[in-house]
Amino acid sequence: MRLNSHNEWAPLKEIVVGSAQNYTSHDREVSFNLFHHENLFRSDWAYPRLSSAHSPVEGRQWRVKQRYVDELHEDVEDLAQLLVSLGITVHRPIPLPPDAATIAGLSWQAPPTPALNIRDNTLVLGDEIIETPPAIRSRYLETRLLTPVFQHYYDRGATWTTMPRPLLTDASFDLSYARDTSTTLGGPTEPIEEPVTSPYDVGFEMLLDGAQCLRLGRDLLVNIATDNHRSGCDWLERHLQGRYRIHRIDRMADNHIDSMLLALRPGVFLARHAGLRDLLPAPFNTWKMIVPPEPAEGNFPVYDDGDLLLTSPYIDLNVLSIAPDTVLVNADCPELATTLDKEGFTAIPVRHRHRRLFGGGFHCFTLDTVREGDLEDYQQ
Ligand SMILES: NC(=[NH2+])NCCC[C@H](N)C(=O)O
Repeated sequence: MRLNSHNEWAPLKEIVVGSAQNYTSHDREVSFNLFHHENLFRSDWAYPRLSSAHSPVEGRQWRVKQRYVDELHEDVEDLAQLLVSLGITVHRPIPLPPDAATIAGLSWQAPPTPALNIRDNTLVLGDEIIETPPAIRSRYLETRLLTPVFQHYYDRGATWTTMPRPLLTDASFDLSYARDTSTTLGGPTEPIEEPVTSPYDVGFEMLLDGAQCLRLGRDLLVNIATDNHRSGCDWLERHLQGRYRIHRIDRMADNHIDSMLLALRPGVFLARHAGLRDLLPAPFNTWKMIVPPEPAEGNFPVYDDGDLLLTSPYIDLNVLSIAPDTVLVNADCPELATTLDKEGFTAIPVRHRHRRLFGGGFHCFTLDTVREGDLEDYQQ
């Protein structure tokens, strides 16, 4: 079918499910540490204690235990199978081979990450694929693993756009959010490294992830926490002029908003807390907000100090809607399923054990490419 996805809830026909294959380590350098700063350094949320004697670091590489790598892979493959069994066409990225060569920019080198959290670096708007500029060096070529999928839709008439590619030197990043302790949700934090100068410095660059945008038909809510995001959003606004209305949301999150706020159908959000309403523009600030109970500690595997946690305990809010009344929910988060059931949704429980270790839930590691319906205006 042709690429056609305008929102987060319409009946799902086709989707891309990310690949976890060979996601064996995290590359602990400045772009990674900065992106995940809130989670890594808010020490009352995060393992490992950074002073841990058990740190599994070899050079910059932070190895993930093989058992978790295998279990993640199993859960992602099961999700893909489940979607197929529901009659949905599932596309997959090229799996990262075990011996993938190091990638490089003009001032850096990094081991590549598999195309797992594919929501992050691509934005699908109607019949257009927009590859957004990667903010983490090891993820620089991640969307290339999606080339066959994008080519498939391009061949069927989709527009395929790539936002300007950043240089990603140390000086590319606006550090103000990470350094502003009032924005780090109150926990104790650690400083991030000083930028090292490079001949390729061009100042702050445009960086904006697809997962910072919530698609509500003609309206897009875009989370802005830094100057990098602001200029990425300027590009998007100019590119989409006359087609979409962009609403900038000031610091709802450090970057991605899909464990903060998701739209389940027109008029209904799933929200981390009711206070998010104050950040929303009219008329979306009058939509109903379903706020699930606080996540229970027992919902998560018990990790060691050596296991790096990349998400908050709110990650299970990151559900995937397959229809306006049907939502895939983490099987380990029964209170969320109960909340949704009570609100009249069908919550399908799906296993995903290590969502805190690999930075994403069901919404993050999928990219819906075909949903029913046309571009609608929910302001009318
Ligand atoms: N698209 C994504 N990768 N979203 C994940 C967001 C996770 C969020 N930073 C949290 O810690 O809860």
